[in-house]
Amino acid sequence: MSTNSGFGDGNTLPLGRSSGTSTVHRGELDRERNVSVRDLRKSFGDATVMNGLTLEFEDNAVTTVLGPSGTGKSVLLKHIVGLLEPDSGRVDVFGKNIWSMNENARAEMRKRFGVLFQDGALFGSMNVFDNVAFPLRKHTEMMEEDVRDVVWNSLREVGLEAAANREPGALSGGMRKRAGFARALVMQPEVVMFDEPDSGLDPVRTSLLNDLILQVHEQHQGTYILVTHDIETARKVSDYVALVWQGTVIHYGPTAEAFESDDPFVQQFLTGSSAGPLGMD
Ligand SMILES: Nc1ncnc2c1ncn2[C@@H]1O[C@H](COP(=O)(O)OP(=O)(O)OP(=O)(O)O)[C@@H](O)[C@H]1O
Repeated sequence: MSTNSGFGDGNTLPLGRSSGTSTVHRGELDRERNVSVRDLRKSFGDATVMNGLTLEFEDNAVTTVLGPSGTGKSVLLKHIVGLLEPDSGRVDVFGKNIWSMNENARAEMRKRFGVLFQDGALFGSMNVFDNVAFPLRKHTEMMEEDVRDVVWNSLREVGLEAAANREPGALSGGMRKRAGFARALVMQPEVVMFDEPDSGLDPVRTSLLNDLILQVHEQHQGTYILVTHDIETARKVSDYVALVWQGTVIHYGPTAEAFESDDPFVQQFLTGSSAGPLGMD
């Protein structure tokens, strides 16, 4: 089992989705990252969910968190955004331990995050335009004219201009996710987290959403953290793959390396095989 939740031993690392063409140098990796999780432990009653999880997310890269159901992926995201407090260990965001801040500082920190929940988490009573405008109207002093410019840009980016006046109930699942993505982007977040963006989408819409994620990341950069069960999504959009099992990271590294790994855990998970060390528990 490989347990490299940091980086390999070489001086340079391949970067860039499965093609891996460019490199980052060791010196650049030693600085404080936007999101780092160290020895995170969390139990709910008798059930240990985070069991010493350590993971330093690479800035300006897309990292996919994969792992069997119930293994703690969503719990990890909730810790990163400060919705859950660790029993022990720490979550540092933008260089600060988020549980050494007061609630106001945590709320400020969250403004630098964009979070895309499974269903887009849109307000049912507001049309798409107002949903996307909501964070700007709530969290900034921006003039309404400027809000409108930002929202139209964001809707254009996700291809939803024509649906601006529709309410979420009148959208398809894929459109709801794109609307949620547009709303996650309007505050120009430095960290964007996606909890199963592909859930409930057919393969074509999943693929289109993946293209959109890549396109937007290419343009805006940022630390993207994506939880998914879809191996093809991981292969297509990620620079790095983290494989979580039983509350720890059992593999972390560049995407191509994960898909070429001969580690039996990694292989079994990435091929979806029933034969191998991973069982039902
Ligand atoms: N607030 C909570 N109280 C009690 N148990 C919880 C709570 N949140 C999560 N859990 C438990 O923690 C475990 C991990 O849940 P989590 O949702 O993180 O799994 P996951 O890896 O995201 O699963 P899936 O891939 O199926 O979505 C589950 O057993 C879940 O029941």
